[in-house]
Amino acid sequence: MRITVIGTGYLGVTHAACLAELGFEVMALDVDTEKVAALASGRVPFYEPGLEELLGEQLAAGRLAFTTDYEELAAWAGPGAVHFVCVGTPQQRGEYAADLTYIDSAFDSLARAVAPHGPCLLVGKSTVPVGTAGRLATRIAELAPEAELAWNPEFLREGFAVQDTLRPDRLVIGVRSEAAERRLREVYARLLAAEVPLVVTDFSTSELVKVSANSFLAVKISFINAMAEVCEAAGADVMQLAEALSHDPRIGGRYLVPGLGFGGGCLPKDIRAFMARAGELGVDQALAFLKEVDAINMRRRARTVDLAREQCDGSLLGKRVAVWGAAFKPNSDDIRDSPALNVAASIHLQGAQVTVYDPKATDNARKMFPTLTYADSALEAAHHADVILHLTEWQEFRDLDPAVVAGHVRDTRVIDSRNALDAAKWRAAGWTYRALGRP
Ligand SMILES: NC(=O)c1ccc[n+]([C@@H]2O[C@H](COP(=O)([O-])OP(=O)(O)OC[C@H]3O[C@@H](n4cnc5c(N)ncnc54)[C@H](O)[C@@H]3O)[C@@H](O)[C@H]2O)c1
Ligand SMILES: O=c1ccn([C@@H]2O[C@H](COP(=O)(O)OP(=O)(O)O[C@H]3O[C@H](CO)[C@@H](O)[C@H](O)[C@H]3O)[C@@H](O)[C@H]2O)c(=O)[nH]1
Repeated sequence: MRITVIGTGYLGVTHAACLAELGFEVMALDVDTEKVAALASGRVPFYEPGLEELLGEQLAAGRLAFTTDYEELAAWAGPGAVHFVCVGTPQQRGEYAADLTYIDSAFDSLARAVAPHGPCLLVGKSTVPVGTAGRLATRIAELAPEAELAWNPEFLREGFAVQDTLRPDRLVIGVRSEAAERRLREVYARLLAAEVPLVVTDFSTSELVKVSANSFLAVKISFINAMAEVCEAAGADVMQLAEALSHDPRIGGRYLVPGLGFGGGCLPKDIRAFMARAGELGVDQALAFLKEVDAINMRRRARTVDLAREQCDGSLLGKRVAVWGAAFKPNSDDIRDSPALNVAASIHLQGAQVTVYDPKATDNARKMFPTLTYADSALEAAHHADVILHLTEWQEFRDLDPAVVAGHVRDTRVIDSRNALDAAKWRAAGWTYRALGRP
């Protein structure tokens, strides 16, 4: 069986390389010619641990190829192929709803290209509003009557993309026929043999599983950040509170780390698109709580800016601020809706000179926020700083010796918005250590 993957972003490249690793012949396509050229030469144009090595192995084994041409891809794949669509579904500019232009265009191009090549299975992996698959199935039936659609949402986390793809918590497939289910069982045979749970359902449920999973994760993070707000007001310690909660197996400790909150290309836009879709379905009240989840999350960014101002004696004007971290989370260079850069930009707007350092995301950050200053190391960013903001919890920052850092700054003040530095160690080295939700 030949497999193709449409869209070679964070999700698509990982999916293509992992399917090749599972033994399939795979061809991946993107409309971005530079991205395709980089991938074909063995370079992943973003940072994802282990992915470039896997890509190199699969290219060398001859199991993986890249193209920008839908006709070439469809002819190569032939009848009986499985085509996965992994293109972006970002938030619409100025709206909560998802922008479906890329997914509509990708399915249109794919359906037209596969139509002359006999029966095949088209599989959506992108995160979409409930109802999208049903709408696309009608369109595909017009353009490529022998092609069938299935939906197979993806749950990988950036930073763990390869391991999450090869050893997922579960597989979810939305299908309309036993033939489509059988085909996807063949694709995932090795994972199923390893007892990965499989949920076989309809289109709508499969679409909803994805957005409800991300909503639940967002709820957990905002819950603990709401507790952090209360802890700040009451003089309590949210880290100890979270630890105590985590011992209750009904609650658990994962996604309960308080701090600057969630960002990235998924959680923020997915809960907003979910609210927009619920509105269209006439059940906006059911998801009204997600608005509060979003608001709690955004208040953590504002609180960090306020704390920085407080630490700078009430005004950021003319102050030198070191920002450690630009990616939305460690082990990634993704800066989509990055809380760290959001805070850095706000502080810059209040008149501070902001110097940002991130181990992997500096190039991306520089393109998006060219007016900020960028450093090549954490210590260079800290040079003559009035305050250091720790905004993305890379291991590199935890490993720094606060006594050494103290030799570079103007004032020994640090704000640990990720609650990830060793507070006792920094205080022992003479620093004024402040964190969100802790005394
Ligand atoms: N990033 C993740 O960790 C992750 C995890 C699970 C699900 N998802 C979902 O997967 C989808 C893709 O996310 P991503 O992070 O990989 O996005 P991305 O922006 O990194 O990649 C999307 C790719 O699609 C390409 N593309 C756009 N239109 C196209 C077309 N018509 N034909 C071919 N290629 C086209 C773009 O050039 C880009 O390379 C989204 O719906 C997202 O919500 C992402
Ligand atoms: O306790 C926590 C856990 C996470 N975060 C933040 O939450 C965001 C999201 O983190 P994570 O879930 O690890 O990253 P993503 O790669 O965005 O993955 C999420 O979004 C993907 C795209 O939909 C899904 O596939 C994944 O299952 C889902 O975890 C990041 O900004 C983290 O800093 C916290 O603030 N506290």
